[in-house]
Amino acid sequence: MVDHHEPIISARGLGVEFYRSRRRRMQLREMIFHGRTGATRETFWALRDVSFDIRPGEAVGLVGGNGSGKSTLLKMIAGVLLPDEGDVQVTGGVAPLIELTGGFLGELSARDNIHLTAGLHGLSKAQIEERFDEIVDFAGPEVRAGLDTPYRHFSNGMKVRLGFSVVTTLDEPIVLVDEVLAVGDRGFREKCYGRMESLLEDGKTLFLVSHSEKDLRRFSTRGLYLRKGALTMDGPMEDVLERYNHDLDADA
Ligand SMILES: Nc1ncnc2c1ncn2[C@@H]1O[C@H](COP(=O)(O)OP(=O)(O)OP(=O)(O)O)[C@@H](O)[C@H]1O
Repeated sequence: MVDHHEPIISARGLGVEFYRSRRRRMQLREMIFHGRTGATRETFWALRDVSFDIRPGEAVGLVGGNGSGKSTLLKMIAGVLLPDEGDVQVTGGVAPLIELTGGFLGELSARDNIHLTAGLHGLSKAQIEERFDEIVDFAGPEVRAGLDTPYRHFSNGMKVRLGFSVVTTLDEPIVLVDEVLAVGDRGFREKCYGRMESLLEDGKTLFLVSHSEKDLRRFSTRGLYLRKGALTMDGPMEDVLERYNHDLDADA
């Protein structure tokens, strides 16, 4: 039984620090006395001091300019990146579509990738067999025709079709979708919208990263606004978009 009062995702003081390599001109003295290579490494915080609680069934949209830390935050929720500061507790399985590749392996065929991913997310062989055709049907005829080709030969659109289809067929309670809807063609996008609506009806927790206000309004009631790695606002989607647009106009 899902407890709707306890958070399913809880982030406290999250911080991620990355290296930014910067080449600079070497001083002759450094070359002679220190043998340096000329590359210095400085760090920056891609996210800092980010705290929030998400309850089961919430539909959250992540808003923010390029490089503001949205994908980094999703990677921490998915558990593929560890924070350097703070802590994130996730009390439920996560189905992430956070990179074009969807975590699929390029050398394996699409067919093997479906089996592998579904198996890693806890579906039994029988369940995978049962859902296989539905997954491929949803992904479309181009994907069906390429089922036995290595995944790396897929076009970006085909990768997203397959990734979205697999990820939304898993039984995980949390679904992360990072800016992938923009890659599919219009026909596929419409199908994705329908699928996302049924995920929400099923009570799943949805995190959506998008630069499309229309998509954010349609699929999220709550907005988190990241600005240069800081959580600047957490509130109703409509208010968050208003603030984000206000800041964009002010920065222009
Ligand atoms: N592995 C990494 N090493 C170094 N820097 C990184 C790494 N991953 C991300 N970054 C940097 O961290 C910052 C935040 O990146 P992130 O991808 O989270 O932004 P975003 O908000 O998703 O942006 P966009 O809207 O452009 O997709 C950027 O400056 C990015 O260059």
